[in-house]
Amino acid sequence: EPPGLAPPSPGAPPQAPDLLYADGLRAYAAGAWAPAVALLREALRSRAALGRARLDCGAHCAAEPGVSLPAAPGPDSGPGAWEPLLLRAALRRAECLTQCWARRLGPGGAARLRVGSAIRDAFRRREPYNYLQRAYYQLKKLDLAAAAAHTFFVANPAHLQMREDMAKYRRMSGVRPQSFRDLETPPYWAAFDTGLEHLGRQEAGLALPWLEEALQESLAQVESCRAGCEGPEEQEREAEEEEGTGSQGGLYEAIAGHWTRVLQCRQRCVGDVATRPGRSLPVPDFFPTQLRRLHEAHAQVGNLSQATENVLSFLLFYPEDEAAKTALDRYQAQLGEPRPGLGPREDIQRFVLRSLGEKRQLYYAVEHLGASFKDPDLWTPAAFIPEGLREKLREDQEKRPWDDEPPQPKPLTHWKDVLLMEGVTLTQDARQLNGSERAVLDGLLTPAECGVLLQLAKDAAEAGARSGYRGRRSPHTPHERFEGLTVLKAAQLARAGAVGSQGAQLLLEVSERVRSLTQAYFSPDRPLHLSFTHLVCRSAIEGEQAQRMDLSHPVHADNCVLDPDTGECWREPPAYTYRDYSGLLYLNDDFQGGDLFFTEPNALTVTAQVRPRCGRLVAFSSGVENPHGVWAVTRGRRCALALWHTWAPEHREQEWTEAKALLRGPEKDEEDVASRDPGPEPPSRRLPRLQDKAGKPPRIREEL
Ligand SMILES: O=C(O)CCC(=O)C(=O)O
Ligand SMILES: [Fe+3]
Repeated sequence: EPPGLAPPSPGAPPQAPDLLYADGLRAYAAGAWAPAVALLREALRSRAALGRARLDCGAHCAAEPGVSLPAAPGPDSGPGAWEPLLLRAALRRAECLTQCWARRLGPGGAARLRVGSAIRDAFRRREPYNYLQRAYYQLKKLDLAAAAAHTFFVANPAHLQMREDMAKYRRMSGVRPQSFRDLETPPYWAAFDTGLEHLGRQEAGLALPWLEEALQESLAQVESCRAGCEGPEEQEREAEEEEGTGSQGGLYEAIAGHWTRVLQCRQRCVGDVATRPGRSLPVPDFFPTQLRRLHEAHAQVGNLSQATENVLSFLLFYPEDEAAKTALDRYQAQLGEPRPGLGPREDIQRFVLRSLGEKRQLYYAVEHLGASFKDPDLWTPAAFIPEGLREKLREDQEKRPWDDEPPQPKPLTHWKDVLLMEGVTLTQDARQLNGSERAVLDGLLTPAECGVLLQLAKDAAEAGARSGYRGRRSPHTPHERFEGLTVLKAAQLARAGAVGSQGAQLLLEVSERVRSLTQAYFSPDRPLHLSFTHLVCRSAIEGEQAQRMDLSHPVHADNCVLDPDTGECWREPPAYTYRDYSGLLYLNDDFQGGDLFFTEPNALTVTAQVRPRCGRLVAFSSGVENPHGVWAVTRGRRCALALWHTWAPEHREQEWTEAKALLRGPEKDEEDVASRDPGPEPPSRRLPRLQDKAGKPPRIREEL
């Protein structure tokens, strides 16, 4: 390890984040993984330290006596007397800030540590974590690699490469579910979600501490975002955006322009704080909503004075809200004698008054100075908005898309972790599917994994054809061909070299993935075992599709014999009575027809329908509550992994264990998965163009 690359001693003022980042990327590009990790981590640490220093110094200098405006004008009172007072105060504040920065970050702190906008965006997108995960991976620190990968993925859920990498990490033996943790998301989101989950389960008492924490922490986050608005970078950025406007004026025009930009930036903070990582839109009315939940929860557990404080705080945002006014009356009536000390929360009162003051100035600048302002709030009183703007703003707000509230609370707490870990989403629950135990989950497979399994099915079918076994007609319809492949057959074919072993291996892994999800979702307290796993493709036979009336798979239940006339289902042979849950994991959608559908037990009335696609799992209990069938496949080939799970260990699929043993072979052991696996791909080695905004290329640090 080159000597200069050791992380600086603790307590030493941090180096500029962008220099550290540039050095980190250079080390990364050279394959020097350990220095790359040290530098990238230091870059993250330095950026955080910078934010904290800005927050602390801002607060410190605002509070410093004598720095704020002296109360009374001096002897030179008269027209314009405020001018020297204002400017003197500004000078004093600037001095205080410079000194504070120097104390915290060394001489010239603020200037030395300014961060260019390209790098700021890279940090916002969590890019350092993409490099970190790969470097950790190379160092065989799989737990940290998975955490870095997860952290990046949370903010970039559409990043395909990382999706595939995540799938690889999940398969590695050194990675545990707990490894997938988010190192960046501020904890108020978790508190907020936990609070909502408790509310969803009618547990107001348990929800309260979480909701309170979420509110306080998200308010604190607003403060630290606002502190960033006074930095040099913010001005630089705003000036870039509004190039040419406003910068030509004299002293007061310049001050006004600068001040307007600070206010615009501060007002944007609420939207930033209300936006979940990886989402582009904020949760609407984030703060009023939290207050509403708080007052309702307090009222439910009988904390009437706190309910009153919170509803009064809500009313600061929406003074005319009928429901809130009614609730207030109710709380006051229940409280009995009037409580003089009872008012809105202080934190909210300060927040609202300050925001209104800023809006007033901004709208003034809009009307009279040609400034622009996109009000992020829905609650701004109409009286604050210049007449000419009101109509337009109302229209915009009606059209404005919002991030929806987080999905309804899941029935299980650890279910959320499973989802997060797998990058899987719950697309439809039982209610949306008009049933009791049904779910559609997406994202179980990456496109590449679907490709591998489709190839496996194809290779297996061709191997079958070579040995004289033509894809036979479907047992369910004369208009389709039907090929099935079990895990054991796949392993044997792989062993014989007829199909790739990667596909056979993946088949096993994926079936386990489905099993663990199904168990977590439907049967968290009782283990489920795979009882049968089958890769099935159904292909339309060309020229036999006109006016087809039949189904690809007639309506049936998976563990009983359905009698549509009576709606009864006999749980006896020849039905596979030990099947408890069914899963269908789809691999493709490039065919016609072939949707899965659920019916009433009369086998006629369709209650829900699901279009197959790569990585989509339909999971449901196997009994009479879930009669289902498949519409005719009229063109192309439809492939799916069908799996059945059982509670009965004696019906556990023996073939699965045999296939696993066959594939592992005698020579390979679990430990070297990481070295055999091709591993996550590195993020592009192309260095970001650091010099773009800074004006000159990053210098190589002399001390190296
Ligand atoms: O492939 C499908 O979508 C359903 C198949 C099915 O229900 C079965 O094999 O029991
Ligand atoms: Fe079925």
